[in-house]
This record gives sequence, structure tokens and C-alpha cells, in this order.
Amino acid sequence: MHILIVDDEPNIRRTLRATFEAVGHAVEEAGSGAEALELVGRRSFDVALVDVRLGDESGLELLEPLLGQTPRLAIVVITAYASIDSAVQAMRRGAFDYLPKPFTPAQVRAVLERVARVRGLRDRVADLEERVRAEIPEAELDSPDPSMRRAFDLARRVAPADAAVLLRGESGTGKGVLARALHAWSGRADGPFVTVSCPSLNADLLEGELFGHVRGAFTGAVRDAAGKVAAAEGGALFLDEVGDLPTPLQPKLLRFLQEKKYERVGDAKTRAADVRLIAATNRDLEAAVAGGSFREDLLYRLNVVEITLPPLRRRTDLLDLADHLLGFFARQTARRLDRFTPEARAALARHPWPGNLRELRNAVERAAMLAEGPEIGLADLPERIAIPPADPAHVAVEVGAPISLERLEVEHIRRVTAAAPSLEAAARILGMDPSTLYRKRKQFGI
Ligand SMILES: Nc1ncnc2c1ncn2[C@@H]1O[C@H](COP(=O)(O)OP(=O)(O)OP(=O)(O)O)[C@@H](O)[C@H]1O
Repeated sequence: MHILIVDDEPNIRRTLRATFEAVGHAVEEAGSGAEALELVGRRSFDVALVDVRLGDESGLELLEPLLGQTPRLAIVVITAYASIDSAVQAMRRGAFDYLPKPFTPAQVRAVLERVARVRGLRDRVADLEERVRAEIPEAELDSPDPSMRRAFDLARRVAPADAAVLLRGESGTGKGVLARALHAWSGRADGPFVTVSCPSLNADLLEGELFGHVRGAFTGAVRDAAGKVAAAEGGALFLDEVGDLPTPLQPKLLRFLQEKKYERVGDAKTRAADVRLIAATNRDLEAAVAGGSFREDLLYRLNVVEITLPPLRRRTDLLDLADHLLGFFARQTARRLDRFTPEARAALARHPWPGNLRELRNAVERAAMLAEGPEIGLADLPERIAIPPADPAHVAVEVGAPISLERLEVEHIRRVTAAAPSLEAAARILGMDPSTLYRKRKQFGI
């Protein structure tokens, strides 16, 4: 490390220099505050040891300008009187630690080890954030919006614990992205992150997918399979849309949460797994509990920690996000895309975004492809965003009404799905593949 010693006593400087150089650090000395600032202006340091008494000056006054120049600098304050007072003051002003005089070489080394450890952790967090971004390159894991900031702060705080986390929010608000980030910020980051999507056409298939099965356990089980719980060993299992977990599977998941034990379908052998559970839902699970489709005890096991993501239309940073995504797609397409026109911004701000971030991302990606100049105009946005509905309250959504085909499609899918006994049945009525129905529900935020 590069270490700066700021002390007006040459003897102390000499002793410290010898201690540090003996273990391979590079050292510079300053006898006054002015000298220290001069040196910091010229090159970067990892650690500064600053004596509280610098002749007539106070070392404490030096903290702010030093940190102003190098925010990452770890400042260790040396105080002759071992006075708690000046140490507390120093820490309040951003010092990393303090050393009471007289100190032994072992104490000095211990402080440096702490600096190195904290620095290592900080670098690791930055590295992990980078990896999450690489996986979802447009992900913005910071936000000035108060409710988003609360959500990100909470996620960072609970990430290291092994407790189950329940992510709530409408479709497309970023629950999947946050689940990955949470995992990347946890101590299990080197372990796998495995996703299971709970809306399934068949409880048996889902049970097999989750816990594994032996050959012949059910139709289609042609060979033994280990399942996703086993695949997530040492890492995290992300249960997407957990509100759609079929009722027969709920007691099995509950047992797994309580005991970390499970059996493969068709196998009597009990197996154990070390897996952290992250679940997401866009449903009102309390209402599902009241209606009897979701077990209350399972809900209380899943929501040890609950993080709610706000819908995009309520976020104060909607336009910042649009700018962020525009920057991302400009880089990706190597095109010059500077900004949205004021009209386009107004349309973005007015749109209700039923598909939330997913819809915004898709709209910006599309606009980035269509736009000719450096500005994104109204014409580059999808019609439903660019043109506000004439008077939505008075135009009935029905065949032949003056509305777009898309609005009709959304309404039709919504009604058929609500009336059908299962998603499979709804897909059959609509004449589409169940996976297409699943995708469309996501796309339109149904
Ligand atoms: N933090 C973010 N920054 C930028 N884009 C994001 C962020 N979070 C989500 N998105 C965008 O929105 C899309 C949808 O996010 P994600 O799949 O996490 O939502 P979700 O809430 O899990 O949706 P669903 O409930 O439908 O599964 C992502 O693919 C990404 O493009």
C-alpha cells in the first residue's frame, strides 16, 4: 500500500517509516498539513496516518481536505493523549481508525490489516456489482427515488444473512433483477443462482422440476433427475411468481423451508440441501391466504424479510431511468442518441406503464433502433405511449370500437384468463401456446 505519514515529529515519522517499509509498503512523509495536501495532490495514497497535534495545527482540520481529494483514503489518526474525545471527533469526520500513542509495531500492523480487509471487501462488492450488471447490462442498482432507495438499502443489508426474502411488486418492476443482485451481494455469490418459475401447468411436473424425481415417477419422467433444489446447493433458489405455486406443493416447500430436507418424486430417501430461498410475487398473497389458495404458514416462512418494489408510474426517477436506458442502447448500437425531445419526455411521463421497467426498456430499445437523429421524438415511441387515449373512460373496449388491436388483445386475454379454470385452459381457448400466453401476460402486465 501507499502510506502517507503526517507528523511534525521526525522521530515518529522515522519509526513508522521503518515499520511499514519492513513489510513492503511504500511510504512518504509530511511534517505539516500543507505538505500533506501537496503530496496528496500529486499522487494517490491508500492510507494516511495523521497526528492530531501537528505543531500549532490540528490534524483533525486536515481530514476534510484530505478526504475531499481522495475519498477512498483510509485515515488513521494518531492521538498522544489517548483521548477518546479527539478519536470520536476524528471518526465523525470520516477517519477510518485511531492509534493511541505510545503504540507498538504490532498495533500499527493490526490497523493496516484492518484497512486492507475493508478495502478488499469494498473491491469485492464493486466487482460483484459489475458482474450483476454484466448479466443484466442495463440494470441500474441505485436510485434517487425514496422507495427504490429503501428497497435497495434493505436488499444490501439483508443480503449477507441466510434468511428467506420475499420480493413484491407488479410484473416488470425488477424483482428478478433484484433477486440476482441480492445473491451477488451475499456470501453465497460464488454459488449458483437457480430460477424456478412457479406458474406451471401441472403440479407433478413442477414438483419434479423443483425436487427432482426418479425414473417412472410420473408420465414423462424417463430418467432420474436431481431437480433445481439440488442444483442450487451452496447458492440461492429463486421462486418466481410464488403466489402461483400449486396447493399440493405448498406443504412440501414449507417443509423444505423449515428443515432444509426434501425427497425426490417417487423416492423415499430424504435429502438435505443448503440453499437460500428468494421468492417473488406480484399477487396479493394475504388475499390468497384469505381465499384459501395460499397457506398462511408458508407465507410467514417466505416473508421473513419483505422488499417491495414500487410500480414505475409512481417512481420519481422515471425519466432518469429512460435516459439511463437510452445511454445503454446508444452504446450497444454504437449510435449517437443524446436525448428525448420535450414531447417524448412528456409522453413518457404521462404513460401509466402497466408493464413497468420491462415495458420501458422495450420501448427505449425500440426507439433507439428507429430514431434517425440524435434525438428520440414522439414518432419513435410505440403508439400507445405517444398518443394518449382520447377519453379512455368513455371508449368501451369492444370489437369495432375506435381502439388499437393491442388494447383489444390485452382485454381479451385478461377476461379469458380470469374466467378459465387454469392457464392451460385459457391458452387452449385463446389458441396459443401456454408459453406464449405466459410471455404475453408478462409483456402486458396482466
Ligand atoms: N434495476 C433495473 N435497471 C434497469 N432495468 C431494469 C432493472 N430492473 C429491471 N429492469 C428491466 O426490466 C426487465 C424486467 O425485470 P424483472 O424480470 O426483474 O421484473 P420482475 O418484477 O421479476 O417481472 P415479473 O414479475 O414479470 O417476473 C428486466 O429484464 C430489465 O430489462
